[in-house]
Amino acid sequence: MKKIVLLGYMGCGKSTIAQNLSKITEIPFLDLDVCIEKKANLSIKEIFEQFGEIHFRKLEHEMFLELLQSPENSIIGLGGGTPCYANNHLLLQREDIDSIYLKASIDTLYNRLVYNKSKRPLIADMNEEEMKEFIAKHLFDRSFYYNHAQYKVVVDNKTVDETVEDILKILA
Ligand SMILES: Nc1ncnc2c1ncn2[C@@H]1O[C@H](COP(=O)(O)OP(=O)(O)O)[C@@H](O)[C@H]1O
Ligand SMILES: O=C(O)C1=C[C@@H](OP(=O)(O)O)[C@@H](O)[C@H](O)C1
Ligand SMILES: [Mg+2]
Repeated sequence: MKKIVLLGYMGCGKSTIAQNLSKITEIPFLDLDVCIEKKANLSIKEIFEQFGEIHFRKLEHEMFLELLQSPENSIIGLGGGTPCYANNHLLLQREDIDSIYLKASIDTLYNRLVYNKSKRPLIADMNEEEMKEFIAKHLFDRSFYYNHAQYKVVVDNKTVDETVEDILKILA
């Protein structure tokens, strides 16, 4: 059974696009972060605060494997860091997966994240200037891993529906 896996930096739209793609394709959608939160019975923020990032990365890897093991078709929205730890990027190339990198520019990411940072522990306490510099450097570091996706969709200046359309074309 095939899985559609969406990846990319925080704010590129993985959760939003996965949900909308699910409505059109009628393939069930799973958000990796939400699955981790349900299993731990804690928010991502609480997991970071109480157990630290390294523990979160362990839970994230285990949940990614668990979702990939299930026999059903699904659309999986990863967390922004998922491909960058525990060799998760190598899982993106499996034959039973269509992995899609939602590629966004620093400006797009900054504009979307600046008012949506509170639930994202890596950037929650940064001011605007720090955030812009952090996103630029972090995206550069992470691009190596994101580029292991089988497909890439540029999301800048596109509506949710336009991005969903681009993904449907790739999957057709
Ligand atoms: N064209 C667009 N595509 C996707 N998200 C968009 C778009 N325009 C604005 N947004 C907003 O950007 C944010 C993307 O966040 P989210 O879907 O949680 O991304 P991720 O899961 O990649 O961190 C949401 O608040 C969403 O409403
Ligand atoms: O980039 C990251 O390392 C993270 C991204 C988040 O997911 P989103 O990309 O959905 O915000 C979430 O998994 C956690 O806060 C860590
Ligand atoms: Mg998300």
